[in-house]
Parts: sequence; structure tokens; C-alpha cells
Amino acid sequence: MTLPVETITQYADKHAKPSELSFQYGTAGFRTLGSTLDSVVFRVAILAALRSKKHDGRTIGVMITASHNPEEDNGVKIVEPRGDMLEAAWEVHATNLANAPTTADLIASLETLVQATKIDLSKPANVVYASDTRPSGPALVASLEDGLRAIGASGRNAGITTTPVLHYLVRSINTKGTEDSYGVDSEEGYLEKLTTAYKKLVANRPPSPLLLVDCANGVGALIARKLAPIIQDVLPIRLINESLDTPGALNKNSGADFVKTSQKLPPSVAEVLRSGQRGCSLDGDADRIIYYYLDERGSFRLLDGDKIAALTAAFIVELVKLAGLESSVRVGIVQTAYANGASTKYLQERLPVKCVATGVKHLHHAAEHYDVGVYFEANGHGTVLFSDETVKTFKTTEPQSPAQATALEHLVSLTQLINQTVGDALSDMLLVEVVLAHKTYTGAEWDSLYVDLPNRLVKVSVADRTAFKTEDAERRLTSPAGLQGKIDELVNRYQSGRSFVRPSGTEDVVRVYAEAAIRGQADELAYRVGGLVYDEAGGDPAKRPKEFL
Ligand SMILES: CC(=O)N[C@H]1[C@@H](OP(=O)(O)O)O[C@H](CO)[C@@H](O)[C@@H]1O
Ligand SMILES: [Mg+2]
Repeated sequence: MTLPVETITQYADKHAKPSELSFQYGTAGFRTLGSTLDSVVFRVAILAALRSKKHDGRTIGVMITASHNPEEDNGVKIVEPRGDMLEAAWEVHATNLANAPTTADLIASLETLVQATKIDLSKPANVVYASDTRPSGPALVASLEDGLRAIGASGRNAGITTTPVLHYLVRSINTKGTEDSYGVDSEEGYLEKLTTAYKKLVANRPPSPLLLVDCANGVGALIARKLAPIIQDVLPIRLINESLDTPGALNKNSGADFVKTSQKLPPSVAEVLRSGQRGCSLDGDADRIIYYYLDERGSFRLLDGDKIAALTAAFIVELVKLAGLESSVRVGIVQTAYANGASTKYLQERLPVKCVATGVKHLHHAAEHYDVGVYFEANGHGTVLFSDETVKTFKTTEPQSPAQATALEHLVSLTQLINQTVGDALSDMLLVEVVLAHKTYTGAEWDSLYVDLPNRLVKVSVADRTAFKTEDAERRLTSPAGLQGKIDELVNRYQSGRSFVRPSGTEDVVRVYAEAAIRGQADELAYRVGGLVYDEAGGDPAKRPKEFL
């Protein structure tokens, strides 16, 4: 069988690539101004169909979202049959296809791809897709559907839903009717799976206090609204920033990224959060979550991805011990260089910890090497992975005591509660609440596991960020030559100082991270390194940001 060249040509001509633009499948798929993505999404649909054929017709997912980016941005990413992120080699194919200048070039690229990756075109192609609430979503969904028609793939529209629900659907569809069935392949199935597990885990615990949930005026609100009534007896939640039709509201002064980056409450949350009360913020596609509370003096306290990792890993380790599986089930943690140094120290004293490059796919793959792999980026994106073998162990171990039986039941329920395909804000929220309910922890008690080192993240605009190259899980620069030495010299002057520099994978900037024992020193170190980077990259002295030292 050959490619339906004529049909593809007809459709592709309607979705021509803008000649002045080039696109890249980055850390989070393609992501840029929504109005420029028509050709990209059309081509991604064709690629997803080919990926499905490559997997013998198993269903591939496509998610149209730009997460925490401004409302006018959009993006698209591909989900593999098990619900994880697209294989790295195919990211390159995606970039090539997206940049083919003309329809003829596109056809040629597709033919090369089919040959090079040995795709059997006679296989079926199945794609399930969804989009978030952005205004550019419907037009891009139409582009995607044209792509599926062009190659003759069958598509299932999952509508407007969150990134983690789409990942859940992909895995559920592909495991339907098997002994590894992930769940019923619908939003209801997803909610049912999570809430059933949650209720089992908190049975016999007093109901949790009211939790404020900031939905960033994004698609998370849609699912959270359906979740809230199911769990209201055990976990009452109040939604804030749940408007889905206010122009410009998405992610505006709200959401997980706002809280983590600005290290303060969204103004809308500040108006209602009371001292001692917990709140959390989702991001625009509900795959990240950040917690916080106000201490007794009314000061804002952040409970980020590192704190979530510490809290949940400790709980799982405890259950594994109670279940008598301490010697056979290995729990490990995966972080990136952005993890707070205090969290790394705390965790390393208790568990194996691995540091990998930024981007969820790196964390996910590293976490797969443990029996139970807990991974969280500091910004709140993460989950827990249980190996198939481990799940089997939890289910088949014969308990020798009631305590052991309960621990095993809890572990099985956790494997149901946690969305193991990808970071999932609502699943992670329920996980956190389970641990808090079991420990009867307040926000302050959770917070006191370790004390965060003050830190500062700075963006530096440079002419060419590709000049910045790193090693050692992005913790050290190898290029520009000599710059790392200068950074080391600076860092040595600060107590508990640490700083690293890397090019962003999602924005045209170089990021500088710094931490130190006290706030003023962390800021000073960040702005000194920022200045170094700016000057090294040949930045215009007249435009040098005034905070750089
Ligand atoms: C410091 C930081 O938060 N970086 C984010 C950001 O990546 P950059 O490569 O740093 O732009 O976006 C990624 C995708 O959402 C996310 O995985 C990552 O954690
Ligand atoms: Mg997101």
C-alpha cells in the first residue's frame, strides 16, 4: 500500500505552511501563537495516524493545549499508546514534517518517513484527540480532523477536556478488555476510578477541611466541577477562577505557574484564603498543581512539587514497610536541577534520588527504573509510577496481620488513585489530601518536613540561546567556554549557594536559577549570574536589565 498522495495533497493545500515561520517539537510539543498553528496541527494529525499504524493500529492521542501560556498561544502534543509522551526520535520527524515548505515537500517527507521507519500502511490508524478552552481550539480541531481525513485515519473527539484526561483515555482505550485494563474510556470512567480509590483511602478518617482550588480559568474547572459533588462529604472543595468564557482570563494572575514563578498568591485567592487554610492552584490544562497556605502571621507559604514529592514518598515508604515489602519494593525519587536543595538533601537522607534534565519525559523515563518511582518537577508537574510487577505484588501478597492487610489495600488503592500516565493536577490533589488526612497534617506540619532554601529564577534574553550547552543533568555549562568557571567562583562566595544556567526548551530565553541560605543572597546570586550571562552573550549594555549585578 502507498500513501493516498492525491487526497493528502488536496487537504494539505488548504493548510499551507506560513513561509516565514519555522516550528519545533519541544519539551511540550509544538507551542506558539494559536493563530499560526493550522498547518502544524494538520500535519501532526497525519503523523499521529502514522504513529498509530507503526503501533499496529493502537490508539494514539493528540492534545491541543498551551497549558500555562497566555490565552492567545496554543500548542499540540502527541501521546503514545500507554499514555506517555511521544518517543524522542519521532519528535524529530514531527519537526521535519512541520517545516516542510510546500505540499510537495510534505509528501516527500512523509514518503521518506514511511520508508525510514518501516511503516506498514495497510495497518489501521486510530487517533483520539481533545483540546483545552482556548478560543483558537475549535479551528485547530478542524485542522486536525482534516489531517485525519487526508490520511484516512479514524478519529475520536474527546471534546474539551484536560491533558491528563486525554492521557487516561489513550491508555484506557488501548487496554480495554485486557487484564491490564486501565479504566473505562470516558471522563466519567476517569472520575469514577479516582473517586472510588479516594473514598477507600480516606474511609474512617474525619472529613478534610475546606480546600480552595484555583482553576486558572482553564479546563481544569470543567473536571473539578464534576469531581466536587462526588467527594463533597469527604473533601469539600471551593473552586475559584473557574470562568471559562471571560476573554483573556485564562491563566491571568492565577494558576500554578503564576504562584510558583511569582512566589505569591493569585489576588483572587488572597481575597478569600484565611490563615491556616490550604489552597491549591492548577495550571491551564490541569497537569500541574501547587499548594499553599497562610501561616499564623498571615504570610504566604508555598508547598511546591518538591514538597509534594517529599510528602507522598514518605507515605508510600511507610505503607510499603507496613505491608512487609520493604526488602522487595524499591521506592525512588526523580527530580531536576530546579528541585530546592533542601528537598534534595531531605530526600537523599531517606531514599535513592536521581537528577535528570528538565521536561517530564526525562523524569518519567527515569522513574520507570524504580519499583515505585516518585517524580515531580518543582513547578508541580509529576506523578508516581508503579511497575506492573509491583502492582501484582501488592495484589497477591498474603497478609499476615490486619495492619498488613490494610497497608496492602491502601497501596492497591493508591495505584488506582494516581494517574500514572502523566502529571495530573486533580489526581495529585487527591493524593496529597489522602496523605494529609492520614497524617492529620495541617499545611504548616507538612511544610515543616524541611525548610526551603530561598531561591530565584531569572530569564535572560540572549541573541542565540543555542550557544548555551550543558552537562550533568543541566547543572553545568560546557559552552560558552569559561562561563561555568566564573559561575563557580560566584557561587563559592555564598553560604549554601547553588546556581545553574540552561537554555529554555519552551521559550526563547536562557534561565538562571540560584539559591542560597538567605533571601537577599539568593536574589543577589541570581542577578549576578544573570548579569554574567547577559554580558557573555553580547547583550546590549544600554538594554541591560537594571536588576542585574
Ligand atoms: C524551570 C521550569 O519550570 N521549566 C519548565 C518549562 O521548561 P523550560 O525548558 O525551562 O522552558 O516548561 C516545561 C514544559 O511545561 C516544564 O516541564 C519545565 O519544568
Ligand atoms: Mg500544563
